[in-house]
Amino acid sequence: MTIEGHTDLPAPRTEIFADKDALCASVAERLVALLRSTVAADGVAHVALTGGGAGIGTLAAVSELLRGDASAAPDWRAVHIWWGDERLLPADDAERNAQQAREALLDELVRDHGLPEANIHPMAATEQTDSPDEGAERYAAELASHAAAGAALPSFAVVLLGVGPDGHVASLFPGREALAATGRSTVGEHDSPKPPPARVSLTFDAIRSARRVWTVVAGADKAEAVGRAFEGATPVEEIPAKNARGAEETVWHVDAAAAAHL
Ligand SMILES: O=C(O)[C@H](O)[C@@H](O)[C@H](O)[C@H](O)COP(=O)(O)O
Repeated sequence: MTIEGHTDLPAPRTEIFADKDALCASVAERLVALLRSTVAADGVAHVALTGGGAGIGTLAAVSELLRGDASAAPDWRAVHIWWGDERLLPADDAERNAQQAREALLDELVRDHGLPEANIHPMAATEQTDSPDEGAERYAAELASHAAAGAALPSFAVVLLGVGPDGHVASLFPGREALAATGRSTVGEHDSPKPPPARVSLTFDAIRSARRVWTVVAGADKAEAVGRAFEGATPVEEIPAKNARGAEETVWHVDAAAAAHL
C-alpha cells in the first residue's frame, strides 16, 4: 500500500507566546478542544504526540487542565494516541517519548478518565526488535490497521511536533536518508545525529496526510532554525521542519525566545 502526502498545503502560520509555560498551557487547551470536537464529529480522534520539553510540557498542561475542569475534555474512550517518532530503547526507558508521555498524562487518562490501554499505540521498543526498519514496518502495520479502507494510516486530527535546534522534526534529521522516504508511512533511522542512534519515525508523507500539524517550539537555541524554516530559500535537507505541514492547517507555536529571528 502506498501513501501520498498532500503537495499543495496551506502556508504555516505562527503564534508567539511569552514563554514555554504559556505556550504549553495554550496548546493544551486547544488540543483538548480539538479532540473533543473531533470525537463529536467523527466518533473517533487520532493524535500523534511528540517528545521534547515543549511536547511533554503540553501533556503535563493537559493533565493540569483536567484537574481543574474535566468537563471540556473529550470522551477519552474514542481517542487514539500515536507518536511521530520514538527512540528504539527498552519500553520503560526514561528517554522514550512514550514513557515520558505516560508519566506526564497517559497513565492518568487510563486510570481516571477511561482512555483504553489498547488506544495507546507506542512505537517498537527493543523488547520487540533491535532493528529500526522492523520497528518502522511494525508501526506501519499498526497504523494501517486503524486506517479507513484503502488508506495507509488513520486521519490524524493533529500531529504535534517539537523542533530541534538543528531543524529536525520527529526523527527526520538534516541530511539523512529518512528525509526522502516516500510512499510509506514510517521509516527507520539507524544513525541519528542525536542519541540514541536507532529510532523510528513517521515520514513526511505521513505527517503531511494529517489534518493539522502543530509545532511546539521553545527556547533561544531554536531561534535560528525557526527563522530559517520561514525563509523561502532554505533547503528542506537543512531544516526538515520546513516540510512539516498539515492538510488543513499548520501552526507554529513558538515562544518569544525561539521567535527571535522571525
Ligand atoms: O526524540 C527526540 O529527540 C525528541 O523527541 C525531539 O524530536 C524533540 O521533539 C526536539 O528535539 C525538540 O525538543 P525540545 O522541545 O526538548 O527542545
